[in-house]
Amino acid sequence: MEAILDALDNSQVARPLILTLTIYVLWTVLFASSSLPSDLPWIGRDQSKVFSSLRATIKSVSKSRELLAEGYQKYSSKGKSYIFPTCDGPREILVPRSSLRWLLEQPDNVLSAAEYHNESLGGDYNFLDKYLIQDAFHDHVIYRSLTRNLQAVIPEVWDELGRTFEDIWGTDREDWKEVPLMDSMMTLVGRASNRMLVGTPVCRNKEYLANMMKYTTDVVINSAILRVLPKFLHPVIGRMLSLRNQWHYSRTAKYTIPHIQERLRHMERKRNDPSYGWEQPSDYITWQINLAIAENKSIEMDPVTISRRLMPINFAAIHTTTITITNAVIDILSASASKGVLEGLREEIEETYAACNGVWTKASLALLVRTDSAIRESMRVSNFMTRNALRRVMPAAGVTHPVENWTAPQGSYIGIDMHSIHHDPEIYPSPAEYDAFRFSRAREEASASAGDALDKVKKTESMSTTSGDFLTFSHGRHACPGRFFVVYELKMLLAFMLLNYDVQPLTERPQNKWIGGNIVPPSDLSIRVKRKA
Ligand code: HEM
Repeated sequence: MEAILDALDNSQVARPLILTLTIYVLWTVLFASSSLPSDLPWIGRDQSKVFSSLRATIKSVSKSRELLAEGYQKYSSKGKSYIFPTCDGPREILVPRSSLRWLLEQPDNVLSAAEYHNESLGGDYNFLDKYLIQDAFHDHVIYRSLTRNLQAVIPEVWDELGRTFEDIWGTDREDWKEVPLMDSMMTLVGRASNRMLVGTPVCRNKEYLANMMKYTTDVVINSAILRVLPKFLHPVIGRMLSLRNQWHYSRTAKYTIPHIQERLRHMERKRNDPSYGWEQPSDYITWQINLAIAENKSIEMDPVTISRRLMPINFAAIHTTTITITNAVIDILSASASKGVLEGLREEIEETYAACNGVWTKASLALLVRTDSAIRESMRVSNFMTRNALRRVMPAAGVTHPVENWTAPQGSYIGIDMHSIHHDPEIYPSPAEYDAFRFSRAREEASASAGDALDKVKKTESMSTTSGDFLTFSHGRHACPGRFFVVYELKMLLAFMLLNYDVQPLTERPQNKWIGGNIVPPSDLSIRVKRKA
């Protein structure tokens, strides 16, 4: 146990996870009965031993990497499903790539993404009020409004990134400065995302941001604890844990509620008098109010409701994007000098920035194909989730796989092993290698010859494109709707960094840590930066 704790040091999730695992283990041994299909093989379970399922579960705490590799080789790659003994929640049925389409095409009342998210994130306790998650109007706002308003959001995010870089990395052109990478990325992503969500001045209010970040971390920790506790303890422990979330929310609401009230007043005046001299900002708050009016949902115009909906959206946006860009920067800085990754990116960014006269638009950002590839490749090789597209079985009679014929019971989870697909040599040659321009090479070649070839490559190889082979944003109708924003946000972040700072490469890539079934980059890594002369 000590060895595991050592290995998991630095993680805010690890220690509570280990403690609650002990309770879970007792719970599993004493009370829980497995109703998973008996005709499905398990990975990591040796049935000749006592407590074989329990042993497999414990194994997955420190051996998820090996178990997934074995499961892929023995079953997934042969078109078969198997049971993965997840250590931080119910065991999962992982289907092969050939069943992904079936998995994604099931209606929500058969295989539910929302119910999986709700259960695995402790939705009844973590998001302030069950109502907010049961009727996820904030997801609806993101689906309806974010992508169509990207053009307006781009200059705002660029401005916020520039200010944030200067605040945290400084403007010293003489001396190198050591900066904590993950913290820097968290602040950049937090401010840039909140410029899109709440606008100025709240997006850069230190108390607001600090509490929003703490809230998103609360959700990660609390949901890890709840996932391993038996359900009957949730009403008590869940409520206790949620006190911290409520506290952090109240520190954000202190700023958001007056801000939203003011927005509502301006918007109402503008509706009544179009000549009123006020420009409507394009941000989440405005989108939610406009959608609430259009759909006649007065509750969604209530400042308290809006301020609360900002919490799950921040949760969806902050950690995912922070870990993604932290990994991308590490991968780029650790790439061998002979590959010319930094130079290749700088060249592309400088030329494109000059050609668009320093004004980023959707069109000019689309020209950053190497940058796009460098991030997408990092999302492939340094993915932080290992399984994805997880769904909860809804019908009381369970759900039957159409080819393999097993039946998964109500309440069980079905998903796919994304990590092994991303590391399959038949799909990605030299899969363990970070080949920054893997996806842009073909695009650059096609753009030289232009025509149909370019269109084809453009569609398949860009960062926001999901497929059965690239699953970081998942795939199908529930694929992350924030991804189109993320593409621009992260390209601009790298562009600002490389246009304005010299950054020292890393001599070797620091290893990411496997924590159960997740893989996290080092949180204590610092890099050396200097403002360009
Ligand atoms: C690099 C950053 C991000 C990654 C890797 C990511 C990944 C994901 C994944 C894997 C899902 C689950 C899809 C499924 O269950 O099939 C998801 C869902 C979602 N994401 Fe993201 N996400 C990111 C950033 C964002 C941002 C910035 C936003 C909002 C501004 C956002 C909003 C959402 C929403 C609303 C859903 C729920 C979609 C649904 O259930 O239909 N995400 N994301």
